[in-house]
Amino acid sequence: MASIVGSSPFVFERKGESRPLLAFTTFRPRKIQILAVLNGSICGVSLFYDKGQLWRFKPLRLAGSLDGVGGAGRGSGDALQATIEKSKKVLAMQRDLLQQIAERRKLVSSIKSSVTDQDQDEDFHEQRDNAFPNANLASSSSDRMDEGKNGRILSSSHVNSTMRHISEILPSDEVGEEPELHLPREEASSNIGPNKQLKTTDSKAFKSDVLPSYLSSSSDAAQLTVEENENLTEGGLEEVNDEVDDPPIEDENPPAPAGVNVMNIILVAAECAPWSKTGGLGDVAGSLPKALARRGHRVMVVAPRYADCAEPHDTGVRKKYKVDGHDTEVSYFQAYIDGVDFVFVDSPVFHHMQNNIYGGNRLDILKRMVLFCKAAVEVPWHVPCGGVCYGDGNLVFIANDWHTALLPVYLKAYYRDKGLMPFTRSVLVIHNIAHQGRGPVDDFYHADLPEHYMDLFKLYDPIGGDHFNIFAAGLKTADRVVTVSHGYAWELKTSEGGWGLHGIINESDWKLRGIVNGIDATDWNPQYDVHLKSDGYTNYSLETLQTGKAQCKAALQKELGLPVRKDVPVIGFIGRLDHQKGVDLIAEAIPWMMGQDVQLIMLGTGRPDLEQMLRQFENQHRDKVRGWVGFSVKTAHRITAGADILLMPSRFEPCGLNQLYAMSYGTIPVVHAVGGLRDTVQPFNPYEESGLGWTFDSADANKLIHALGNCLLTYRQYKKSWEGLQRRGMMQDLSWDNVAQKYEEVLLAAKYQW
Ligand SMILES: Nc1ncnc2c1ncn2[C@@H]1O[C@H](COP(=O)(O)OP(=O)(O)O[C@H]2O[C@H](CO)[C@@H](O)[C@H](O)[C@H]2O)[C@@H](O)[C@H]1O
Repeated sequence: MASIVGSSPFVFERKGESRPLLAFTTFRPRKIQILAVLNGSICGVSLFYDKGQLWRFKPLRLAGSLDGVGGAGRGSGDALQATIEKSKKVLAMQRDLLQQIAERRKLVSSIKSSVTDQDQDEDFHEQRDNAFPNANLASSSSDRMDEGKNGRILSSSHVNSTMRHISEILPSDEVGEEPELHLPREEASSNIGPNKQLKTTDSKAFKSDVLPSYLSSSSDAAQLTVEENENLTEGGLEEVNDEVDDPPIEDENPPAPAGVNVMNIILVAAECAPWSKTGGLGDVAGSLPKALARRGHRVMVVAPRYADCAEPHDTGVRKKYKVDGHDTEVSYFQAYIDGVDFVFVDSPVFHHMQNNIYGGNRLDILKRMVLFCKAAVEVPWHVPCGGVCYGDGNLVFIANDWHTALLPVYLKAYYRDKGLMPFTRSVLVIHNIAHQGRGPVDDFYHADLPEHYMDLFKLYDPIGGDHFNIFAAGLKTADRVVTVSHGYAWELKTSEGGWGLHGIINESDWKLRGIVNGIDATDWNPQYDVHLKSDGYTNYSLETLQTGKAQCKAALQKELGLPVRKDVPVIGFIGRLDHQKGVDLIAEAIPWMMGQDVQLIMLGTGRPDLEQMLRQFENQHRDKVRGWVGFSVKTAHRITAGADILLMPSRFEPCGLNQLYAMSYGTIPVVHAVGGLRDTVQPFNPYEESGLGWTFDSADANKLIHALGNCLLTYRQYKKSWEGLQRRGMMQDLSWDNVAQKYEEVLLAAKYQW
């Protein structure tokens, strides 16, 4: 008995009955085994399913019983039969329920069709799908499972919700007593994730979150499971899935935890805040995983260890990987923070690179990333977190940008092609397509891959001819691709926005989804911001906006040596100084700006000529301009809080985080309407008092001046409108929690993709 139950992730009891034990022994992508002890004997079923449908049910022959004698006896066979009978009753009731839901669905779709014109952009079909994820309820099963084409998946919250409905309409004697859970602590940590350990104290929450819905919400888990099986050939389960998709109350609730969809997730990135950051990727790698962990997943981040830092400890694990024919040893450091395992790959090649992460020559960085990706893909095998390795089942990697685009390729070439890691998937996130890991074709040999992989990397470029392109190979190999806004997802498919990869992206359209980034609600929150606690700054909220923000503005002016004046609008810019961020457009607009009564504060590093330009602005206009050349997280926070306006004239912007931070601090964005900026900054409409900022529609200094002019006019003359803009910006829910739910949908789609 111990050997049977010992392997099971879930064990629960039913009190006061002659069937004291049910063990959910295996839960694999296509097979579930359930053992029940009925009248002292062990009986069991294997449920086989594919593409979301149960299609075969097989009684298990078992060589054990509670008292250790014989196999599944006659008594248990009878009991199983009785269970099947009972299940049929449940099915009948379930059908009634489905009818009711169908009625509601019609009502909901008619409401939806009347509001669809509120959807921002017809082109961004996925955005619509997010708002009404289950609009196409009548789709066939094959449509439903073809998630790449329509971006839909069956969310656990919907299943759970339906199961709640089912239990509501079941007579109490059918519902029966809720089974109690006994989850072995060790198994919870290895199979479910760190968050779940906490939930074992709350068995109810645990049941609904962790058990498959058909086990968690029904009166008798076995009943419902068997019942589903009975209808496999009739498409019974399919009908259930179709109908449960869209309970109208769902939209009002916060995202439900992942429930049955809990996965092991490993996000791999070249930078991760707060340990390493050159830009937005670091922010995302530091925040998204925490939100995924809050949804119940077991989540790890893998990043290079650039510097010695306090939290991570040496795990003692040492491995060697070949880079350019040489064995290179890495060690792994680990820290568990906010529900996430942060694992750092340590090697001398990463040391002291925190301020120069992408520095060195082309081959230096290529070799660093080869080593990093080779080491990262094996982390789930070698690095125990909380004593237990993640393992490669139920695992999805999230790779980010070209630096880690080799990971999906290694996963395929080294493992999946050889029948290893068969249940591991990879998702590649595009934060910026402009950087691709390009080089001459011969760079391929540094990647250490079989010759036939060459074609994945080889790309023809009208300027450079055939070349080696890491992003191209990653995009082709990853199971799913995400980019960081809907607008950018669209732009990537154009020849202007795809930077030579638009052909591949168009071919991969079925697996591409745009998901707008979130912001870290603790780090970037004026109420808690640690950088606003000294030097005259202050934390503030919606309630204390006017006084708090005014105090931050005065503190910023004072700190930077600008005249401390309440009435002068302070315009901020924060970002990498390069072509993308449109700093040259600001330069063109400077003469006009300096003719206005404004203060301009710019913070950035990057191209030396642009850095020089910043210094020059300051020297020429000392009473109005500060050009801070450098990377200072503290100053970035303080500008965001103290400025009235944030300028983002980016030529292209996949998502952009600074405008999101600005809005949540009551700072009004003036942006070029591209990519994520267009998605997130709805233009101010003075007639309706709606919108969040000002936008201009081409990367042209005159357009910037026009938009900024209107913004300044409103600041000076329409105080109420200004305050309305601030308040609307601050009241948005920009948190990662909503975003994480969308990522989860993509990860799930990858998981069930074969
Ligand atoms: N000199 C400086 N000192 C201190 N902090 C500084 C700084 N310069 C920039 N930062 C910070 O770096 C981050 C930059 O965020 P962006 O979204 O603008 O990033 P970036 O273009 O690097 O990232 C890419 O990835 C992100 C994440 O997906 C996308 O939002 C974006 O569009 C895409 O170009 C912000 O946190 C900002 O405050």
